[in-house]
Amino acid sequence: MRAPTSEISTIPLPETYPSSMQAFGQDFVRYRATTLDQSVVSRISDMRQPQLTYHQARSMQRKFIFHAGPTNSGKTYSALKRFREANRGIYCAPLRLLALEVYDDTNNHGIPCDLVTGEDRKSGKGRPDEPQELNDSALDKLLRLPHLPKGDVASANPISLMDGDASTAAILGLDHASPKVPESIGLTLNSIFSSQAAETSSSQSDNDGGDTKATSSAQSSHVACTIEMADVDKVFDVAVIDEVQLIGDRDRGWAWTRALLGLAAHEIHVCGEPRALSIVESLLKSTGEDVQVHTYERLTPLVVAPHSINRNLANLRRGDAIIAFSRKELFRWKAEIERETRFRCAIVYGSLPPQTRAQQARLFNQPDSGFDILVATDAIGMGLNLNIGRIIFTTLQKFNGVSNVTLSPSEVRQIAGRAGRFRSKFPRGEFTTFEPEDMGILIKQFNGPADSLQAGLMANFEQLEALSKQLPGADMLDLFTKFEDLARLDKRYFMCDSSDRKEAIKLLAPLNLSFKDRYTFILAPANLENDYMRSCLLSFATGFEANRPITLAAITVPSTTSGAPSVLNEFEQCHKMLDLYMWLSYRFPQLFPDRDAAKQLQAQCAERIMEGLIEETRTGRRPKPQPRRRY
Ligand SMILES: Nc1ncnc2c1ncn2[C@@H]1O[C@H](COP(=O)(O)OP(=O)(O)OP(=O)(O)O)[C@@H](O)[C@H]1O
Repeated sequence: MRAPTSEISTIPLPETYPSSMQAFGQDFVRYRATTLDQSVVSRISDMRQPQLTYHQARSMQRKFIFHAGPTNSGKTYSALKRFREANRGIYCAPLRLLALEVYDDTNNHGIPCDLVTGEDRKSGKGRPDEPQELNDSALDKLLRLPHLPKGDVASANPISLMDGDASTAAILGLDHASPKVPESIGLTLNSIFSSQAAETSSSQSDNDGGDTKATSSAQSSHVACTIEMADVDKVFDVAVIDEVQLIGDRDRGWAWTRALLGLAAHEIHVCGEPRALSIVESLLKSTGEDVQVHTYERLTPLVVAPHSINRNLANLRRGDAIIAFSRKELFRWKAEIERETRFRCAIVYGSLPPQTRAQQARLFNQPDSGFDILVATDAIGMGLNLNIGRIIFTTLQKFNGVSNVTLSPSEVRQIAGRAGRFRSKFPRGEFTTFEPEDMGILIKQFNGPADSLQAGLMANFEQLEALSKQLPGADMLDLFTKFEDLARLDKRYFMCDSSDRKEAIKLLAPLNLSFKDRYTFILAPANLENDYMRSCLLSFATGFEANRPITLAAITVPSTTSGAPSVLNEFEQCHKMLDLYMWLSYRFPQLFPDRDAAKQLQAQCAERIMEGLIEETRTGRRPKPQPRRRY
């Protein structure tokens, strides 16, 4: 251990230290560390052997079965059969919707199965007080409603009196500019907080340090969870890791790496695209475990159509799915198709609540619903059972956050593969483009080579906390940045993008939170590119800092239905705010006590959205035709 001194300008480092460690020596002066120990820092940031973190898994010899095949080839079906046969099983899903589907299906087989996602926990036996989601019979009732007269829906709807984000904030009593300004319409953030300080301080919360440990209070033999929530401390007989190619996902890849290396199950079934096999085998070499490979062929044929749609909506037919990559484009396509053809459109996009996506899928699948065309983003690529006969790409370009890029071969195959589901009314799937000139690119990408994969990693709480002890003056942003600079990885791994977390750190910087609580808040699910969600996260954290319970008693969801996209957007945002609330309620139950109310409000939001989407079609609100924009 070295004594600090402000006179030191560079710290002599052993020659074997990597250059990043040399740079770290310079920072020593800046932080005036008192306890810096280079060898400790070097150890903390050594990510070359992440498998050593998982003691429970390392004490076992696990058996791996990799189910490799294209979409719709029965990989998950086979893995789930073993999951259900096991005495104790865990299914790790890429999406909440898939976790929910397996939860329902397993319980329907008479096997008690819990659901564990970041925002929700359900016991296998079901809870009588659970809010009812819009089910099939409610859906039927909605479809049977008489044709409503056209009207000025916007003016009838209290929340659409204001623009976009601002009006949502108003319904929810949240103020954008400052979470502490309560004035505008009576419902304010301060009225959401109860006036009494909480009896229990935040340090007594059940915060799991923002770690991903599944803390299900329920105790069924089986659990269906989202991959981030996989419990690596508990021993299972069978585990299933679905869509393992997402191990290479820029943001979430770390969760698949963690599950693969850390799940303590005697038998682990890994389902995914064949391109993930080599990285899986390579990671398991480091644990000394072998992989059996089962390869699958598609259960139904998938073929490229001989022609494009030739820009002519008259060429559409029942069971077509139109693919575009923005919400705005989807609504434009829906309006245009409903105006120019006899078809009505179901719609699926990422910001719809999961249950609404599932309901829209049911609407489309139901033969007599009248909703015979689906307009969708690539959100249909996973987690929905859809009776699609033909996929039509309106564009092969997608915005990646920086610029428009051509869809990768894997993306094209994942989306195209949704056509012709096994045992659906379309025993053969087809795919094509809207524009004739896109056909060549489509075929090229569909047949293109798969990109190789690396496995994602992320700095965990323990590593950052240990680093903070070495750098006492550093704030959390410094720690994240420093950790990434110093991290040593081998070529199989990459560090996942932490820009969202860094953005959250900056947003919450003025608040006085403990290290652990701050870390938890920065992991909370909030898209900070959205001003409203920024405001919500800041508001919740501000209430938390003041140790005042944040209740939802003052919030009401308007009953007026509108299919106007801007109004739907407000309900969607409201739903997301409640997701954030639920997520926090599982980590800080004393200060976010209204979990049941949040569930009820979410169910109401989802219902309004579903009604609005159907209303949109029924009332024939038809925006003026606009020139088609290509992305
Ligand atoms: N042997 C089978 N008997 C009955 N249904 C099956 C069988 N195999 C698969 N299916 C059904 O076929 C559909 C596709 O199967 P599954 O979801 O397992 O495919 P997958 O290869 O995992 O595809 P994806 O990667 O797209 O999820 C599902 O609806 C599944 O229930």
